Amino acid sequence: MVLQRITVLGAGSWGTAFAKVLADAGRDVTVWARRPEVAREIRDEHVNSGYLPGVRLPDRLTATADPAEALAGAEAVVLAVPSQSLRANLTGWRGLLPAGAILVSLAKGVELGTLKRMSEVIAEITERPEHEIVVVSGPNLAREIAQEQPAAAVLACTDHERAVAIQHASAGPYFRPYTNTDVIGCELGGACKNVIALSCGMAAGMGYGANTMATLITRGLAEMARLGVKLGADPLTFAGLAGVGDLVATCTSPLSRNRTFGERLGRGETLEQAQRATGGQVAEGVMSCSSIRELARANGVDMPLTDAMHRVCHEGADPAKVGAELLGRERKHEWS
Ligand SMILES: NC(=O)C1=CN([C@@H]2O[C@H](COP(=O)(O)OP(=O)(O)OC[C@H]3O[C@@H](n4cnc5c(N)ncnc54)[C@H](OP(=O)(O)O)[C@@H]3O)[C@@H](O)[C@H]2O)C=CC1
Ligand SMILES: O=C(CO)COP(=O)(O)O
Repeated sequence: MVLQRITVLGAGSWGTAFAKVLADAGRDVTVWARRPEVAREIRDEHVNSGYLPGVRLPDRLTATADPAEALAGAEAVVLAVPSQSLRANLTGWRGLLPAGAILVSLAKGVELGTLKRMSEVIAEITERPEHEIVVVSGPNLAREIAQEQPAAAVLACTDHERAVAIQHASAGPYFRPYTNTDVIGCELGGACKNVIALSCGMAAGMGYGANTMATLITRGLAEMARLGVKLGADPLTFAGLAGVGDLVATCTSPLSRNRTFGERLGRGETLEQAQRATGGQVAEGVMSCSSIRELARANGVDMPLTDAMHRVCHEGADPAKVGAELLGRERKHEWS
């Protein structure tokens, strides 16, 4: 399967950076931007100054604010809008999706209310089987990739051929995609690490150092793997790019919006203050801490860090008090 014409729906940081990856790999790429001025800037000036200032976009990448124009003739369609808006956006685009186009999900979240992973939402709205959907995950901070810093990603699809098609379409000198068939593990890894990154940011905001970060990353990995295995994921996935890889990148980088958001909360800012400072960019963990907590509870899985982040973000709990409660939990074996 050789793909040439690819559409990216969403012109935020990762949508634009992934469009650049595809164009640099030789694909003809059209980006849909919600705001016409963003589409015009990408198309005419080859920049997206709001999301990726200073990055020149390839000439073969174009953009439009008209979804019908963006989708005409697409052989693959990359969905690059925030998780909680995917259902509404996709419902509007459903009738425009070319038959047979591979659907690719960049979003890292779990839907509030339905508790569905993004590929489940896509399958439901488009009435396509899940094996037609490829999930992109891994340590992929958009700005670094847009600057062509080397990185690897994982492309997960139960149909290996479709994952390989996207692998061929995106592989290049600075982007190395691996395939995987564990969609559940890759999606849960991507969603859960945002919540753990919030906790790491919060700890940093409270002045804590490397031991605390390593503890949160490791115990975060333990709780996401517990949930994943309960829901049918391969435990090995959490040792890979979509697990520990993405956790390390997101929990330690000042470029991460989730980590930065948590840092603000740790310094004493309210949720509203932190949201204003994030300037409209999405910190998925703020919503996903609630949906993942619900998912864990529904499946009898213990996720104390996720629960703690929900309480800080949505119940007004004090980060210091929540931290003390985590340390005071009943003592147990590392793997129980
Ligand atoms: N940024 C990154 O480094 C990475 C992000 N991801 C994931 O990719 C997904 C997309 O992220 P990213 O591109 O970074 O997001 P951004 O916040 O940077 O951009 C979101 C994009 O979606 C558009 N959009 C369309 N509908 C909505 C809506 N209802 N509400 C908000 N925005 C909307 C925005 O338009 P407008 O500009 O008009 O608001 C914007 O183009 C997320 O799930 C994220 O977790 C995954 C890997 C890396
Ligand atoms: O998913 C990401 C890196 O892999 C991006 O993380 P943030 O959304 O926290 O910036």
